[in-house]
Amino acid sequence: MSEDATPAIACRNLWQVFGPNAGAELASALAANGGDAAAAAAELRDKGLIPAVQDVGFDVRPGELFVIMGLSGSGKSTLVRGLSRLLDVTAGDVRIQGEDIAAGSKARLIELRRKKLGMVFQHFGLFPHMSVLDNVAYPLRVQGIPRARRHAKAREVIELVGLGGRESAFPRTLSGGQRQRVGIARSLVGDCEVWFLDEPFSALDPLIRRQLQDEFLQIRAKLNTTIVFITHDIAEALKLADRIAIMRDGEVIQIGTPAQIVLNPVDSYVREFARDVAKGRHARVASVMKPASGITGDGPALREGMTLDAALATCVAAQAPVPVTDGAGKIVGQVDPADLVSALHVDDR
Ligand SMILES: Nc1ncnc2c1ncn2[C@@H]1O[C@H](COP(=O)(O)OP(=O)(O)OP(=O)(O)O)[C@@H](O)[C@H]1O
Repeated sequence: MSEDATPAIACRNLWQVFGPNAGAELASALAANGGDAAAAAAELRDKGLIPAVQDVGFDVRPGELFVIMGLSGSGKSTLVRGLSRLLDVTAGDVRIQGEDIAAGSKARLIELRRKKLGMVFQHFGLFPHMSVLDNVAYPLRVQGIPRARRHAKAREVIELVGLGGRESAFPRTLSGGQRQRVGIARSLVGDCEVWFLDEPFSALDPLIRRQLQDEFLQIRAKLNTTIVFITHDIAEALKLADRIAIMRDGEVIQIGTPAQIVLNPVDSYVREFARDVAKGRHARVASVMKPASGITGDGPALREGMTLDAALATCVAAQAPVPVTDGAGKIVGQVDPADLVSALHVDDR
């Protein structure tokens, strides 16, 4: 993607304050504090209001998988509801593919939701009396798409999420992981361009969760969708994200690639998240190396015997595979920085 492409999502100075007269209270707190967001938020809290999202701004690039991570209550869900306009934010600007979503009519918003935005939540919200096929096809039915066409499309996405053959099953006969796959298929059936997922795997046991994360990455590779994914699980964030935004008490306190977050945590809060992630001191580059495929020796290079931590530090800025050399300087393989990060932070949990 070129740097100057219109962001898939752009938000600026976004605030969501819960409490009476939130808009007026926010404006007066900002004015009283010379525009200082942290001071204004503190004042609002003192008055008993809840600044759930506090002066948040970032761009999500087209096709990016952007993870929002933070502890329970840090404001992740509220932020995503603001981005998708499931709620009208107290202040700030949100643009989806350049379009100001607060400025549009209700009809335009409904159209956006149907045609561009997909959503998946932790609780699957399936219709118990409908089969898998009808659940998945439901958004197309709402759009008035004829039965044969909507079923054909639904079968396609059911296949994509690995549920082929279960089309006529009812939700109660499915496992939690299977139900979540149905939820994912349903949100994909409309060919959304911007896909919001709010803790979609949190209710699942760890093994199924990891399996779904792997499948999710495979699905993602087949789509051309921008994804905003919420989680409170650092391992999940590091495994999935192109970039991670870390939230604390309504604020986004750091945005970076998984490697940047792990190597350069902005403060002790972020460091704490990455604390129990320590395989890197022991495992060696050879464990994540793939055969060299035409890679040259320009730029940074790793050595086979390096620890994963040292390797990560060497290729923190690398966007492409990095060559691995033996003691004599001969290229013996290559390492994809993404594999390095995921080996470090997921496989040993
Ligand atoms: N409708 C509401 N009215 C009042 N306060 C709310 C409302 N919705 C959320 N909050 C508050 O806003 C803050 C952020 O909540 P939010 O649900 O966005 O956090 P979260 O990071 O998504 O948490 P979790 O991981 O537990 O879902 C919390 O203090 C919450 O109590």
